[in-house]
Amino acid sequence: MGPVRDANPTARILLAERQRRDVHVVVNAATSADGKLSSRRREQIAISGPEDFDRVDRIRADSDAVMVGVGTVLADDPSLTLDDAERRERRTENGWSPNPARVVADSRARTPTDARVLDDEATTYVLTGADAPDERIDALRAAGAEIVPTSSERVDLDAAVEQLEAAGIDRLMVEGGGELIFSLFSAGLVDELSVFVGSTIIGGRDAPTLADGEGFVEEFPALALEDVERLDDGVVLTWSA
Ligand SMILES: NC(=O)C1=CN([C@@H]2O[C@H](COP(=O)(O)OP(=O)(O)OC[C@H]3O[C@@H](n4cnc5c(N)ncnc54)[C@H](OP(=O)(O)O)[C@@H]3O)[C@@H](O)[C@H]2O)C=CC1
Ligand SMILES: Nc1nc(O)c(N)c(N[C@@H]2O[C@H](COP(=O)(O)O)[C@@H](O)[C@H]2O)n1
Repeated sequence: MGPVRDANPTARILLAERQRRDVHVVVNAATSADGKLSSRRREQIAISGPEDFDRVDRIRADSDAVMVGVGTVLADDPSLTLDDAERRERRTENGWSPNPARVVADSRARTPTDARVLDDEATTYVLTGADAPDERIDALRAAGAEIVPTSSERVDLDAAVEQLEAAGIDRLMVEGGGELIFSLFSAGLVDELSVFVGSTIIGGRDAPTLADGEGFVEEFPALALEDVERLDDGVVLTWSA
């Protein structure tokens, strides 16, 4: 624990809370040099180059599940599966599923039933809130989703992570977007953050950033810088939280 975090009582409380849970949460994303995840159009932008996408694939391969918010599903329609066939084979040899499971934080069950995260490549958990319409939940179940209900209006991430842990998920990778990442920090659930910072400027006050949500105003989660690595035309920064 670094000196800044030692001096921060909030961080100590968050650490103490986190020690009660065994799920290791790794957040990984790519930002432009000015901290944006995408443009104001919220379309998928390849900020990472081939080396970084390979690093992302490696983290996915080492994870039990890969999580995004429904905003990312609606914007990007990601598959969240492994690109590298050898990594899938290695997982199978180890007795794991070929791809990690997928997790979508989706309070109102808005994930489209034809979304790629609901294909047959992996188990998909959809975390829902108290107001998710029954017909949407039924439709997602029919499309193959495992529903993880929580009792607050927006997904209660702490309760959801506990249920994921009960389902055997010990290493959870989170890819974004900014709304979900902020909430995870707010809930004290993040153990590790790695960010590929690419050499481009996206700009735009309405473009998503690494951590959006309401933002912190007084007590800011403190991180400890663990590693700095040049990759593609950018840099990967890794912190423990
Ligand atoms: N460059 C990169 O590495 C990445 C870029 N992106 C980009 O980010 C953008 C999408 O990000 P963003 O719009 O922030 O969407 P998110 O993927 O963060 O999803 C946000 C939505 O998740 C739902 N949600 C459910 N529970 C919670 C919770 N407890 N806290 C927060 N959100 C919750 C909310 O919808 P509801 O209330 O309906 O549940 C919310 O609107 C896209 O442009 C995408 O391309 C995304 C990932 C990585
Ligand atoms: N690490 C990273 N670098 C970028 O440049 C990105 N645009 C993203 N986006 C994330 O990757 C998901 C796409 O996944 P699939 O290739 O479809 O499996 C996308 O939804 C974002 O979460 N990430």
